[in-house]
Amino acid sequence: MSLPTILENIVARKYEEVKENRARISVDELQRLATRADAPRGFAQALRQRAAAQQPAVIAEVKKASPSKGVIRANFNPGEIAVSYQQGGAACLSVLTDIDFFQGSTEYLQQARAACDLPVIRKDFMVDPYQVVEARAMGADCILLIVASLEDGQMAELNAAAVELGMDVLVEVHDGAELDRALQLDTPLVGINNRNLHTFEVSLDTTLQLLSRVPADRLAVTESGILTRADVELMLGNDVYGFLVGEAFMRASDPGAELKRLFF
Ligand SMILES: O=P(O)(O)OC[C@@H](O)[C@@H](O)c1c[nH]c2ccccc12
Repeated sequence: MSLPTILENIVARKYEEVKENRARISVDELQRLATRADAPRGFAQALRQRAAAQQPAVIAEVKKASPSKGVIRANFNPGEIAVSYQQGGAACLSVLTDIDFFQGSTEYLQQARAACDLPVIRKDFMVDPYQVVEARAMGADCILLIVASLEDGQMAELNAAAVELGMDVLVEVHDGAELDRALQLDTPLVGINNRNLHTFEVSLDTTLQLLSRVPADRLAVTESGILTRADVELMLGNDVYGFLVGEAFMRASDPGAELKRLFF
C-alpha cells in the first residue's frame, strides 16, 4: 500500500474541520449570514472581460505559506496586499482560507475583499456543501473545486450549491482524465494546475498539453509556477489569458508592482 499523498492528507483533515465547524455554527445560521453578505461581485465576468480584450486576466493570490514552500511571506497584511494587487491591474483575487496547511484564514479573505473592489475566490479544499455556504457567508464570489479530490456526484452538488448562492466556480484539473470530468460541469472557468497536488512537481507543459482540449466557450486559467515574464509570454503566445499567480507576487516587497512588471 502506498503512503497517502499530501492532497489526501489535506482532504482527510478537511472532513474533520467541517464537522468541527458544523458543531459551532449550524448550516441554518450560516444560510442566514450568507443572505446578509455583500452581493457577489462577478468573478467569471471580470476575467472574461479582460480575456475578450486579449488582455491578461490575472487572479492574484493572497498566500502566506504553503505545505511545499513553508512561509512565503512574513510581512503579511491581506488588506494592503489587496489594494496593491488592484493598483497593479489584477482582475480578481484568490485568498487561501485553509488554516492547517496554508496558514490561511476566513479573516484574511474578509480583510482583502473589504479593502478593494475586486471579486474574490475562496481558495480551499471544498468537500461538503457546508463549506460553500460558509464561503458566501464570508463574502466569497467564487469557489474552487479540485477534481482530483472529488467524486463526480460531489462536484455536481458543490457546483449547484455555489450557483444557487450566486457564486462562480473555478474547476481545477491537472491531467486529461480530470479535464474530461471537469467539462461535465456547466462552469465557464477551467483551471489547469501546473502543480501536481499529489507530488508537488510543477511543469508549465501541463497547461500547454491540455489547452487544445478546453472548448472555446470556457476560459482556461493557467495555475501555479508562473514566475517570469518569459512564462507569461509563453502563455499569452498560446492564447492563454487567464492566470492564477501567488508565489511570484508574494515574494516581492510590493506584490502589485511585481504583477504590473510581469504582466503589463
Ligand atoms: O504560488 P503559485 O505557484 O503561483 O500558485 C498559485 C496557485 O495556483 C496555487 O496556490 C494553487 C493552485 N491550486 C491550488 C489548490 C489548493 C491550494 C493552492 C493552490
